[in-house]
Amino acid sequence: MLNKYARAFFTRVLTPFAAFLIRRGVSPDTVTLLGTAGVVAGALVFFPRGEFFWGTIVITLFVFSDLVDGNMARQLGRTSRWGAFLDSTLDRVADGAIFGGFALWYAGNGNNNVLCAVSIFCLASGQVVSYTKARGESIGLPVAVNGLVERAERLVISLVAAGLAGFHKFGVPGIQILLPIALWVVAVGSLVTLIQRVVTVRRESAEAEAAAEREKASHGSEAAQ
Ligand SMILES: CCCCCCCC/C=C\CCCCCCCC(=O)OC[C@H](COP(=O)(O)O[C@@H]1[C@H](O)[C@H](OP(=O)(O)O)[C@@H](O)[C@H](O)[C@H]1O)OC(=O)CCCCCCC/C=C\CCCCCCCC
Ligand SMILES: Nc1ccn([C@@H]2O[C@H](COP(=O)(O)O)[C@@H](O)[C@H]2O)c(=O)n1
Ligand SMILES: [Mg+2]
Ligand SMILES: [Mg+2]
Repeated sequence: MLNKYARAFFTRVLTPFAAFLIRRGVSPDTVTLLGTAGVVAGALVFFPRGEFFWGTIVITLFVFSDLVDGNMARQLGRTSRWGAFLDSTLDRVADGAIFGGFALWYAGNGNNNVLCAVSIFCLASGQVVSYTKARGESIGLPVAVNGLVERAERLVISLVAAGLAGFHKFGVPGIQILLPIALWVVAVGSLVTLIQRVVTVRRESAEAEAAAEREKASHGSEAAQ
């Protein structure tokens, strides 16, 4: 949903910044790499120590690079298969660090095995959700579904909650409950999305096999005439 409705807005807002980076001779791949490095550092330095406010600020500063890199490539007329591969692969690295950071907190001083398991579930299910689309497309299917909770939703829900939960350290009572709620929402939403995508791939696969059978049968009858 965010990918559909918010992308146009962020494209407008970030286009001048992408143009500025191009003028400074920065390449889209550099933005992809530095953005991921910033997200990974923010997540793994701050989240395992329970510093959710500062972790979220650092991650937010870098995560928008994922919208800037493609924007730069399009302005340059240099979108490439390599760029698409690098972008998607490093998305998985960044997501692993964010949910891994939550899991490390709950496994350590956060001291909550259930929330550690929920964080690991968010990490794994998010990766599998993305894989279903990549694998489906690689076997020639359209995978014409996005589902309830795509990457943008996973990030916005968990980062907004983590950022607000971080105010607990500044004396706001009770607000830290937002992070567990968000993790449960992302976990359930990712499971629903996974089911939506698997069901779509199964239907599209059956339709493709049936179309191939019909094609074979029509060629067979043409040959017999
Ligand atoms: C004062 C402090 C208060 C603290 C409160 C917290 C405030 C900050 C909190 C959160 C900000 C989070 C922003 C998250 C932005 C996410 C942007 C992003 O990277 O989206 C990526 C997404 C997908 O891009 P791609 O097409 O490159 O990736 C594809 C995707 O990964 C597919 O995965 P799948 O969906 O299938 O699982 C892969 O299959 C595919 O391979 C891959 O290519 O981009 C979008 O969806 C575009 C829309 C982005 C919408 C962003 C909305 C941001 C909303 C709120 C921002 C609030 C900012 C506040 C800043 C405050 C700073 C102090
Ligand atoms: N280093 C890069 C990064 C991205 N691309 C191209 O942009 C597409 C992704 O667009 P986003 O707005 O989601 O970043 C990607 O599929 C590539 O075509 C690139 O060429 N080089
Ligand atoms: Mg990108
Ligand atoms: Mg990306």
